[in-house]
Amino acid sequence: KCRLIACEEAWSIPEVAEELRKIARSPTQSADKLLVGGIYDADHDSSGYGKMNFLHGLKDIEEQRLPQMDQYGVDMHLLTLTAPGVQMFDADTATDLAALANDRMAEICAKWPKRFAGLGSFAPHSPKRAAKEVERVMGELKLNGLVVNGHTNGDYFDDYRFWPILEAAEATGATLYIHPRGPSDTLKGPLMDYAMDSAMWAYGVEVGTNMLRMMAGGVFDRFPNLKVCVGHMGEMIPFFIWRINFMNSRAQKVGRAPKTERSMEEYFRDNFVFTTSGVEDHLALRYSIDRMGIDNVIWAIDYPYQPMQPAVDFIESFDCTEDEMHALCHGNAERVFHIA
Ligand SMILES: COc1cc(C(=O)O)cc(C(=O)O)c1
Ligand SMILES: [Mn+2]
Repeated sequence: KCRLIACEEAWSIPEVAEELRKIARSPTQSADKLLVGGIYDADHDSSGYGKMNFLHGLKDIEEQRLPQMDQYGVDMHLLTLTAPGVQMFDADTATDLAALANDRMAEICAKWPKRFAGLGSFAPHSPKRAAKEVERVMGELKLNGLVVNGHTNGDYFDDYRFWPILEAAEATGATLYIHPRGPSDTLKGPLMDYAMDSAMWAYGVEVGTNMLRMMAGGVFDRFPNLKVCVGHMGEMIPFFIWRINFMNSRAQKVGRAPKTERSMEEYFRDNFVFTTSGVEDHLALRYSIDRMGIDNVIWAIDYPYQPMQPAVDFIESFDCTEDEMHALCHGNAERVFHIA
């Protein structure tokens, strides 16, 4: 029996949920409002999210999460403060609530050290205080890495303003999980119809855009040891990496893209790992392993947005070698997220 560590497991706390409920009733035009309204203000829901009752699953540890983990043989959840995290709040509220969520997460990991590990949050729009929180998360709180949900006020991580955070992540050996959120105001346009605004399509576009801006913008020349994790089978990048590499190198040759020390494919292979969260497709998994290397692929459920049992069945029925199974189910996670 393989140790099973699921690595994109969503969680929240009542104080964050309450602030998101206020956001749901605010005049914001953010693409996240649909989802935030459905999950955190369900009695005023127009999106249909209210009917999926995600909120209980997010806040719960002992009533359903742990019993299901026992029932399906999931040894550990790596917890993340669910999207959009604290990034829709003003910088002070965001800074305070990130610290509160990190404290609560550390308590859960201390209470069940073999069952829970966690990724700490921060407020990107207060970069200096965020860098301090990164040090607290990886030092005093002994958490297992960091999570952020895509853009902050429409800016992405190629923007120098965020680099003190990336510097602290690299210095503390914290892997930064870049989780999706709804597309920024300048990206959202035609993505807002047919339920394309989130998990079906825009989430992949939003994170993929962030990843490419970081790779092409030279982030990994400045921070060569920074490690980034993304979910959802690499947010479509593994499939497209040949074309991305070809077109970026051509653009660099003609001066349309800045020169970088390594190629896009090398940055993706050297500085990224990715999880299978929400993509329970054996062919996509086999391609990703063969194309990007077994050390870069990590199993995840995406609970409570994905049900637990199908995700366990998906990985346990995957046709692979024993070494590959151990790498996917716990070996890579133990290395990347410093899990004992
Ligand atoms: C933050 O809210 C989420 C909703 C869903 C969904 O299935 O509707 C999926 C994810 C996700 O893929 O992480 C996140
Ligand atoms: Mn997720």
